[in-house]
This record gives sequence, structure tokens and C-alpha cells, in this order.
Amino acid sequence: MSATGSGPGDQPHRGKNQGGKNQGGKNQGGTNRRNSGAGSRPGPKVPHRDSPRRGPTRRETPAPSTVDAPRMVARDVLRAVRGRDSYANLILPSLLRERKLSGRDAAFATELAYGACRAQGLLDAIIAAGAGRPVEEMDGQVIDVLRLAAYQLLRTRVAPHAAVSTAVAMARESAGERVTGFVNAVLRRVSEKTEEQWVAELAPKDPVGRLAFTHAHPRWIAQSFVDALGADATELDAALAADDTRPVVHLAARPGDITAEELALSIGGEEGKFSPYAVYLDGGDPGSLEPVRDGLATVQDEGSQLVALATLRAPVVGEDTGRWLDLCSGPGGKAAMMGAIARIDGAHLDAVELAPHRVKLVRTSTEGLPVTVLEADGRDPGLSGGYDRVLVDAPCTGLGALRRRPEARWRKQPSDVSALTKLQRELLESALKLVRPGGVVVYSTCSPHIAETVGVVGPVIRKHSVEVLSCPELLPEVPRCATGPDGAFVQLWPHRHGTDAMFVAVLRKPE
Ligand SMILES: C[S@@+](CC[C@H](N)C(=O)[O-])C[C@H]1O[C@@H](n2cnc3c(N)ncnc32)[C@H](O)[C@@H]1O
Repeated sequence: MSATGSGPGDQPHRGKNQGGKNQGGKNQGGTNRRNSGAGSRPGPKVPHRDSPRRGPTRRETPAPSTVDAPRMVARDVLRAVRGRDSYANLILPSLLRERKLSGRDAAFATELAYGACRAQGLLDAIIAAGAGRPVEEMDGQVIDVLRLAAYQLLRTRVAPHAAVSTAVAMARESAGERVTGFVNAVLRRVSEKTEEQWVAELAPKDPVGRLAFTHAHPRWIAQSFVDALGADATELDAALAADDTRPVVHLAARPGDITAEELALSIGGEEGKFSPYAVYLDGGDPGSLEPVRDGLATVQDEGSQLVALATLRAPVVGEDTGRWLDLCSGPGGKAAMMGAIARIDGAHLDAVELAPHRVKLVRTSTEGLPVTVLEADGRDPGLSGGYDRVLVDAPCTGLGALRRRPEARWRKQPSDVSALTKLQRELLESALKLVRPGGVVVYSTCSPHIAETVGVVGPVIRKHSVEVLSCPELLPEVPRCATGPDGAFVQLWPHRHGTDAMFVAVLRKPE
């Protein structure tokens, strides 16, 4: 992360847990010094939602903002995520395009928006401590401003006076003069300590709770990582830290069209470590790259590429007749890779997807490939069986891909897990019906939660007496990936492999 700011006094990002702090109490932002104690001048007691701007409104149309464009974009992302349940990674690119931000400005806006979304729980706890009351009691517009500024104060090299003065100006413009003293006072409090000092003061005392707080994760998600790491639970710190970092962009070179080496050379990327099709890109907008625009490459996590590879490398008994099935294919990343390899091997892929809008995405991503896309429920898709290979890339909580979806960790609930496991098991059982004797079924999730992984696969294996193939042996290039009983399954991790935390199990139907 090397974002730099364009606002007054901005400095390059210093990364989490680095660098010195401002001198608490100094009036660096040029704002009202008398309000130095957040508790001494409480802000408006309103619920955690937007309230209409109060105070004199002489203008009919709002004047242009005095705050720099990158911060306004970041603030608008936070507002959309909070107020409209938007996805940060969908709203940000459209705002950057609409406001014509590129280069350093786009990088700064991205760093602020994604960083503040990821760190939300941690920021809220610190803001609440500074304000002397929970954020839920604050005006939504004020919360957005406070989160954005607290992120700058705690996790970037932005000069404190710039973070505070822009926040006060933003608060004035969005919520009125009445909140500026409160915003100024809370941020003064926040800036009196470093992130480390706040963590030391506010983190729960139990080890998992403390690490979850430190790396801005809900505790239950951290506990699910502990459960999945098992004997390697000492890696929790590294696992959460990797999850709290903006990931490198992974591209997949389309097999048969371009090699990873050619792709890396043409875009200035680096060839991937594990997948023969992977290329890493440090930054920038991958959608604007020529090979991506031309359909020669797609954005796809290397872990997902490895799932597709394991599906096609798994040994079937007898001849592979080239009947392949992707039972949960939207938006089509793995279907595109398997379809491109099917084109080379003379095979054919059927791709099933339930959600109509995702069916369209699968059709687009597999255009020109030997792939038939079907809108159907994978539990009973109406297909005749006899497939050599079936991939069940099951709908899941996505707990293994949180770094790519900045706000997701704060929206998910433990109840999401139990709501999915029945569907996951039914899809896996459907795949076992559709595969021929001696054929293979690959079950994968982008979640390491054991209820969604071994908890789904284990009972199905026992009930149907299926053979378990060693998945680590199918991916010999990937170190330290074995998990589950006998180490037959694969669990990838961001901190070990730089991929999403994908789980993969390879089963073969008895003859
Ligand atoms: C993890 S995603 C699959 C990702 C995809 N394999 C890829 O690589 O792009 C799971 C997909 O399953 C779909 N899905 C959910 N329930 C389904 C069902 N009953 N039958 C088929 N697909 C389903 C979801 O809409 C979602 O697109």
C-alpha cells in the first residue's frame, strides 16, 4: 500500500502499526481548541442513522465541497456502505470514474475507503472511547466522517492537522455547524494515542479476542480461523494480519490464448507462484489492461485457479470422456478456466447457476468456449448423470476472502454459517448422483470455517462410502496446504500462500 494524499499536509501511507503520532493537544488543525475534551462538549444524541441537516440553510443548491476529491469519494463510499448496504468494491470504482480520479488521487481514495471499511470495528471502539458513548448513538453522517478521519490518524501518515481539519469541514458540509465542535473534540481525543496504545487500552484480555480486536475482525470469525488452523492456531496473528491487508491483484492467463509469462511481460506483472496461469499485479485498475479487455486474462484469485486445476488433475478411473460439470458456476471464473482447458482437451463443460443475473455473467465469461450454461438449481438441475468430473464450488460465507470485500466481515453473522451448510451438503450429494462411478467430485469453499468444510464433507463421505483422494498430492507446488483427517484435504491461507483461504476436497465415486 503506497497511497499518498492530495489534501493539505498529506503524507504517504505509513502502514499499520508504524510511525510516530502527532502531539496530542496541539491545535494543529486550526480548529476550535476549546473543545479539546470530547466528553466536555457532547455531540448530538441521535440514533445511528442520517439525520436531516439542521441549522440555517441560506443556499438552495449546495456549494462545491471545500474538501479534496479523494476524501469526498472515500466518505461517499462509507456513506453508501453504511446507509444503503452497498459493497465498497462495487461503489468505489464507479465513483472514481464519475469524479474522474486516477493515479495518486484514486489510490488515496481507495486506501481510505477500503481501509476504513476493513477497520470499522476497531475504529468504532476507539471513536466511542474518545466520545464517551457508542457510535450507535451518533448521527450516521458524523460516523462516516469520524471513521474516515480516525483511520487517517491511526493507520496512515496523513498529517493529523489535515485529517482533523478536513473532517471538520466535511462534517460542517454534511451535518451542519452544530456537529463541528463534537467532531473536532473526538478526533483530538483519538489522536492523543497511537493505534497500539488504544489497542492496549481497549482490547479484550482473552488471546483470541485480543488478536481479533488488534486486526479488526469480529471475534467469532477469529475463532473460526483458530478452529480451522487446529494445531497451527499459533498462526492466528499472521492469518488475521494478512486478512487485514489489501491484497495483490491476481490475474489468470486464459489457457490456450496467452501464457502467464506473456501476460506478465505485457502488463508489467509477476508470474504466480503456484498456478501456471497466475500473474500478480501490484496495483492499478486491472479492468483497463488490454489483455483483460480483450478476454485473454481475467481477475481471479490464484486459490480459485488451483481449485479448477485440482478438478481437472484428479485421476478418474478409466477414460475421461470429457463430460465435465460446474454445479455452482456464477460468476464464471472457474467455468472460464475449465472451459478454456476443455477447448484444448476436446472436452465440454456444463455450467449450472441458480441466480439469473449470475447466469448472464457466466455466459459472458465463457463466451466462445465449449461451455453450456444452464439456469437451474444444482440440487436438482435436470441433467442426465454420467459426468467424469463435477465441481461443487459451493455458496459459502466467504470468510476466506474477507480481504477482498472490505466491509464484509462486519456484516456477516454466525447464523449465516448454519443457514448455508444444509445447502452445501445437498449440492455435494447432488454432485455425487451426477458423477459416474469412478468419476471425481471436487468440493470447494472460499471459507475455512470447519462447519462449511470438513463438517459438510465428512458426513457425506461416510454416508456414501466415497473414496477420498489426496488433494495436496494433486497440487504438489503448494507447500503446507494439507488439512483434515489424514491430511487429504487442502486449506489455503492468505498468510501462507497469498491466496484466499480456499478449502478443497477431492472425492471419487466408488465403481
Ligand atoms: C462460490 S460461488 C461460485 C463461484 C464460481 N465457481 C466462480 O469461480 O466464479 C457460488 C455460486 O453458487 C450459486 N448458487 C447458490 N445456490 C445454488 C444452487 N442451489 N444451485 C446452483 N447454484 C447455486 C450462487 O449464486 C453463486 O453464484
